[in-house]
Amino acid sequence: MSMDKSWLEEQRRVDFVIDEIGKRMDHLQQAADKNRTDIVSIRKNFWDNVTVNFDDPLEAIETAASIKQQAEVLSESERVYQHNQKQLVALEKLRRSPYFGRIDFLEKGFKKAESIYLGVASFLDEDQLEFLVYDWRAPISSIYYDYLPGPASYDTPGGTARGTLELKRQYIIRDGQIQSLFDTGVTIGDQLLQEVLGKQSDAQMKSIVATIQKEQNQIIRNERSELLIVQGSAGSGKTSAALQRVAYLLYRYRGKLLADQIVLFSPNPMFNSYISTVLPELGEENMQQTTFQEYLERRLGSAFSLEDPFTQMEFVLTAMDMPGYVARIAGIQYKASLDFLQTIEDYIAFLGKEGLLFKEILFQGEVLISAEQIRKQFYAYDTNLPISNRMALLATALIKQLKELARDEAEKAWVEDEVELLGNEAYRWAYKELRKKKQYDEGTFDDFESEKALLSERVVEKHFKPLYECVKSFQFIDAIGIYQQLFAHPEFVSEIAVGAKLPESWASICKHTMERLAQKELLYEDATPYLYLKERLEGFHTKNTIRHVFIDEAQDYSPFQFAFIKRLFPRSKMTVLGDWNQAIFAHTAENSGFKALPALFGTDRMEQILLSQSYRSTKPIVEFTRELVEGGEMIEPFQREGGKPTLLKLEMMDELEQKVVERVMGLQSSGYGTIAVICKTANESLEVYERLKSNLPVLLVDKETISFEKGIVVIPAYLAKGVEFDAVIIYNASTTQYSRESERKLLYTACTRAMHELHLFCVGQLTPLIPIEVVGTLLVEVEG
Ligand SMILES: Nc1ncnc2c1ncn2[C@@H]1O[C@H](COP(=O)(O)OP(=O)(O)OP(=O)(O)O)[C@@H](O)[C@H]1O
Repeated sequence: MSMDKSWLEEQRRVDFVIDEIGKRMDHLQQAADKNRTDIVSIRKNFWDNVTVNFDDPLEAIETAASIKQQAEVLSESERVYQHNQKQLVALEKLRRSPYFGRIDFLEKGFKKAESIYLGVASFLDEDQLEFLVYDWRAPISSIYYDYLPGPASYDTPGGTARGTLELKRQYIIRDGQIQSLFDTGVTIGDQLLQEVLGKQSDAQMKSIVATIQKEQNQIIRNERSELLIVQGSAGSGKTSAALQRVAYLLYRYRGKLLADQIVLFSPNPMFNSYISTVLPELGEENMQQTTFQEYLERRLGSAFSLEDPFTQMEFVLTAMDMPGYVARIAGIQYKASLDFLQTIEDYIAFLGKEGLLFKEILFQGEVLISAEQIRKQFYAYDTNLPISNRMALLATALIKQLKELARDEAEKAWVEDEVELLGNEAYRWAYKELRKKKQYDEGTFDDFESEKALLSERVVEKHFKPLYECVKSFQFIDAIGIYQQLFAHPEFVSEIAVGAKLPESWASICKHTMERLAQKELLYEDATPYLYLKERLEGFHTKNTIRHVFIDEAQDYSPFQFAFIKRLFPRSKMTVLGDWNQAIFAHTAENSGFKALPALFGTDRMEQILLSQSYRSTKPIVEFTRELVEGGEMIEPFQREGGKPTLLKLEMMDELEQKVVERVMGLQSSGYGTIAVICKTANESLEVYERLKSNLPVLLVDKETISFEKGIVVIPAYLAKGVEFDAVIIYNASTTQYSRESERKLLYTACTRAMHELHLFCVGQLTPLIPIEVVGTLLVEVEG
């Protein structure tokens, strides 16, 4: 658009708003300066304003009250200061780019349309009467996302407001200057989106508030659903929608919902770093971010060597020829299922009557309370009570019993020896304690005996403390033994649970599981079932303060894991986002938890939203990648042009390295900042990295990588989940690498990471997962 009249008018308004923001900032800065001086002064003179007197109890109480009051004054000043600082940061952002959109909305019954300017935060004029900028999350702002010019409406607390959208304008404003300005007509697509998507990727994900699409807006502003399921193709903006939804919820429920009452489960730690700047960029605090594995590790501690999902993935991809492979795959799939969950529930019902295993409580190598005693005590409780309630009663009884045993222990010689070795300080303490208890009769012979008795008690308490802790944390339950018992004899499950659904290979699953548990290895597929069983026995450690749970890459979770998560967050709404075309884990091959969600959670207050438009990649890339998966014809590319993906077939492995180096260099000279060489496995990635590193400044990404960096990376496909690159090179798309049906989704996930360019290399025969007719969508390069 040329520098026409409306552009100049718009720039004038931008200047005016920036000016107002500047004034407000000056004001706030002055207040902040004064505030800071006050804080320094309160801190310096803290004790001057406090009357300190501990002479008698009454004075001491007054002193405490005076200290408290002074501390409150200080903390209030600090709170105001921090609030001002936050506002200053937000205003500084607004000053650089005060808004990105404008809608002129003529509400029914009104004569004149109102111009609404949308930005990342609201900004009112000096009199606090007129909104110079509306927060993008304000109710009226939704018109911007939901409508093209024409009839429009939005929900207000008082009902629906209807009218006509007369103008929809989008801006790019940098450092106070309008760089671009587009009017969205009924027929013109989203030009701003075109511009944004054409840019290069970054090491950090960006917010999309200026260009949120209608169907994404439905996800972001959804308030009704207890369970919101989003199935979206690769690059359709699921993660983006999830993050803007967090920002929306924090705005909508300001004062009621805090960022740490929201949890986002993400696929790996690197992804956490990739998305960590989006919310701060929107002026909000980050929610809690974790991976399911991190949660398992925290809860399971160090009793086992706990396998992570990526090691499991490596096994699935590389160990086909190893003995036990088939049994393990069958085990992975069964242990992911709701049938196995039912088997565990049946087992728990059985354990309510018999079969629980306990560990004896030992002290200094001797049995204080035997496992048999504990077992008897447990089964003496009313069998109608749930196991976890009986366990709680048992723990209380055991503590009581230990206290009694501690009294006997205090009489023993080792205690006397230890007491004698105690220093003066311990005796002074005992003296004071006895005085407090008024048991001290100065000068009598018994006083020394009383001191010794008290010190003996203290010595024993110190040694018994770990025992109390063990009991309180239910370590007297032999949880692993109980889990093992389930697999010890293949016929056991059928005996305790008539009609239990077991897979054909159950016997080999049992054998394999027993072998691994005997080596103190807890495989990834066993971790959740084991923890579930343990929690059901001890009482679930539920997270009651969490109000919203987001699960990204939800296709990677098994039905069993979802059942677990449901129990873990009983008071939380759930937003679950995934793409079953990217379900690459063996447990999700036939049994993705994502698809089982409605059955698991019930369909009341559940909503499902489908995102079919793919924004990440250019049209030619999407046209190729969607051919790789079933139902791919539903995936719509965004109209962004680019070169066709290429395929270079080579005869010899030796040539591959050289060709990849040349391609990467070419991509670099085209100005691409993030280039990924995607391999199938971690081993292949390591080998490729070793080969490339002398010619290129490459970084290797493995499961330990915690931050996403710009540059050239070598990465296994499953770790590239959720992230994106300007250009992607598939290192070797040959039959040897990708031939099994189960590898289809892996290849699809890898290819869909590309924003602007995708290049496939292949030594020998091309993978059959790319059918011959699909090769036609590629630019096949001829070597040399
Ligand atoms: N409305 C939008 N405006 C601007 N960019 C968008 C929009 N929606 C998505 N994008 C961009 O498209 C890319 C893909 O988005 P995102 O990572 O959220 O998709 P996803 O569905 O989670 O992808 P995947 O499942 O493949 O990991 C990102 O670069 C994101 O910024």
